[in-house]
Amino acid sequence: MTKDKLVIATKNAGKAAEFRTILKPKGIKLLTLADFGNLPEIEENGQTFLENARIKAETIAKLTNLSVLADDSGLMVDALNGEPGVHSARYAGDHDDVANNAKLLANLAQVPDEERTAKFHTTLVLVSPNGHQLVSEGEVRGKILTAGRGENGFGYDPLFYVPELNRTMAELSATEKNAISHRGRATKQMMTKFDEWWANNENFSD
Ligand SMILES: O=P(O)(O)OP(=O)(O)OP(=O)(O)OC[C@H]1O[C@@H](n2cnc3c(O)ncnc32)[C@H](O)[C@@H]1O
Ligand SMILES: [Mg+2]
Repeated sequence: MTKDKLVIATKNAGKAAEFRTILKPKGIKLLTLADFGNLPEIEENGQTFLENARIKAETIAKLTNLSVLADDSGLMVDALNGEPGVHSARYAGDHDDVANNAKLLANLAQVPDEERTAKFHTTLVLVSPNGHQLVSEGEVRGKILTAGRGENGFGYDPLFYVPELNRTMAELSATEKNAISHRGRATKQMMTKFDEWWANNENFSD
C-alpha cells in the first residue's frame, strides 16, 4: 500500500465528510467512489455489518488496485430487536433518510420513552490490494426521540438523542459527533491497528 492514498468505499456523502474530518491529521490523500467514473453498483447482501463492509472493501480494492476502507453501519433499536440493523439504509424501501425516519417513528409509536433505547454501530474493513485486512468496530448508545431535532449529520441523526450531551446527533457539530460516534470510535481503533501493523511491516501490501 501506499501509506499516503486511501479510497473510502462509500457513496454516502455524509460518511465521506466525516472520514475527511477524522483522518485529516493523518495527511492521507482520500478518494471516494465519486472520484471514479463507472464503478458497478455493489450489492450489500451480507447478513452482518462485517460481511457487508468486506464486500464493499474487497470489490473496490480489486477494481482500483488501491488500499480501501469500507464502512458498514446502522441503527439497532432494542424495542425492534435490533432492527433496522444491516437494513438501515433501505429500511423504508429506497435509500431515503426522510422515509426511513418516518418508518422508524411509526414502528416505535406505541413504545414508551424508557424503552426507546438504541445504538449506532460501525464496522470498518481496511484492505490492501493484495488482500491484507484489518477490522475495527465502534458503537454509541442513545435513545430514539418522538420527533427529529437538528440539521447536522445525516440518516437517523435527528432522531438519535445522546443523553450525556443532552442533544441529538444532528445537533452536534461535525467535530463533536466524531468524538463520540460509532464511526469516530471505529476509525480511531482502525488507526491504532494500522499504526501497529505499519510498525511491524515494511509495507501494507507486501
Ligand atoms: O454503503 P455506503 O455507500 O457506504 O453508504 P450507505 O448510506 O448505504 O451506508 P450503509 O450501507 O452502511 O448503511 C448505513 C445506513 O445507516 C444509517 N447510518 C449509518 N451511520 C449513521 C450516522 O452516523 N448517522 C445517522 N445514520 C447513520 C444511514 O441510514 C445509512 O444509510
Ligand atoms: Mg450501503
